[in-house]
Amino acid sequence: KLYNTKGNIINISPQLAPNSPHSCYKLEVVAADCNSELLGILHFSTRELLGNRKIKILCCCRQWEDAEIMVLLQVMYTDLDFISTFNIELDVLQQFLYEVYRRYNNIPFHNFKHCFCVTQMMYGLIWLTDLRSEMDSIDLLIMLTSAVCHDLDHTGYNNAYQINARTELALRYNDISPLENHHCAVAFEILEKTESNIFRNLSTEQFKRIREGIIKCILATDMTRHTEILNKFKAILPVFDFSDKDHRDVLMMIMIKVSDISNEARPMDVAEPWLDCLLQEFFNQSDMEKLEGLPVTPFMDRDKVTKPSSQTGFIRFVLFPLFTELANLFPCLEKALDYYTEMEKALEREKQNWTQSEKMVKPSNLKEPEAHPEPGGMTKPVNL
Ligand SMILES: Nc1nc2c(ncn2[C@@H]2O[C@@H]3COP(=O)(O)O[C@H]3[C@H]2O)c(=O)[nH]1
Ligand SMILES: [Zn+2]
Repeated sequence: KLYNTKGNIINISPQLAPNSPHSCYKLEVVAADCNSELLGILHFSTRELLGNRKIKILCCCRQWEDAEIMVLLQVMYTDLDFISTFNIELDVLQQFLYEVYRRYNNIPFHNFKHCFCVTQMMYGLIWLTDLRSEMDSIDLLIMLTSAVCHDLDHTGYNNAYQINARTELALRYNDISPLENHHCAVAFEILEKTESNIFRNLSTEQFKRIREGIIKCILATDMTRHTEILNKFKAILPVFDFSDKDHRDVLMMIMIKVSDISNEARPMDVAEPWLDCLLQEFFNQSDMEKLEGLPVTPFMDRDKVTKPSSQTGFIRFVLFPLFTELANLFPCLEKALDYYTEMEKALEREKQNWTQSEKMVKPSNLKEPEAHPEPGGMTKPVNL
């Protein structure tokens, strides 16, 4: 149930059918109580409301209260039939989501709203690719729950920092994906408690399979494994077989990776504030690295990175190739791919404009910013 700011209940019936790469689902408002306040909260446009009354929830979750986000996450579990299929009690699901919410930190980027965005993208992709006809409910439950839990208790400092600063996490996990191991361990800590264990009515065998799947998915979000996982996917693509567990496992890893880095697939007015948050977190880290005399992560250095330099390389070398491969498996994603292609062209134009204006204002002895996150945190010159 959703409430408007006056405390009135708004009945919303979920409707499936994502219809673009950046709208995950539509909701139909069935209550008469749609006043302008509600429109404000939900970001509805009046035209959409007065039209066929099918409302597209925009991907911007910044206006949403955390409690509303928890309701939306709950709707996703209901909508994918997990509640009935796995006999999940609503209060347990709510408790689970609340614990998840509590274990995300109040940091610029890797916070609860990021968790929601990634989960929303996963949910949207599941419908968009009609994955329900190819994979069983357990796999889908693994994918959605992994998205929900994938950055639990992120501190805002990446693995390179953890390792260089010899943090407790790096020590505990011997420098092997310290953060992702931690996110996953926190997830299972939450699931250890009966009152928040959404899998408590499953058999031991089912739980085992889910645990294995979630661990695989969350560990796959470590970007130092990007090339390894992408190459695995490319290798099996020509013979991809949904009945082969190994193939499904790789696809699940690709799906969570795509969801994790898909902010740029959202409308510009949504994507850009997210980039600001990411850069803020990056800059905080590099400031700390400088302060502590640790190696400074180049793509996080406020003296080297600009918004365009950060995004052009990331989209071209990381996001685009990943999405292209996924679209090879799901031709229905081609439309979305066109969207990225257009974005690439726009970026190229933007970069040219930017370089020209830089030339006009920049003294010639200043070097071009060259840093951007590469898989594994390496940097590569942007060659446009
Ligand atoms: N430059 C850039 N990096 C991103 C973007 N989205 C995600 N990333 C990076 O990809 C990483 C995925 O894993 P993390 O969440 O640990 O940290 C994320 C960022 O470092 C983006 O839009 N731009
Ligand atoms: Zn993430």
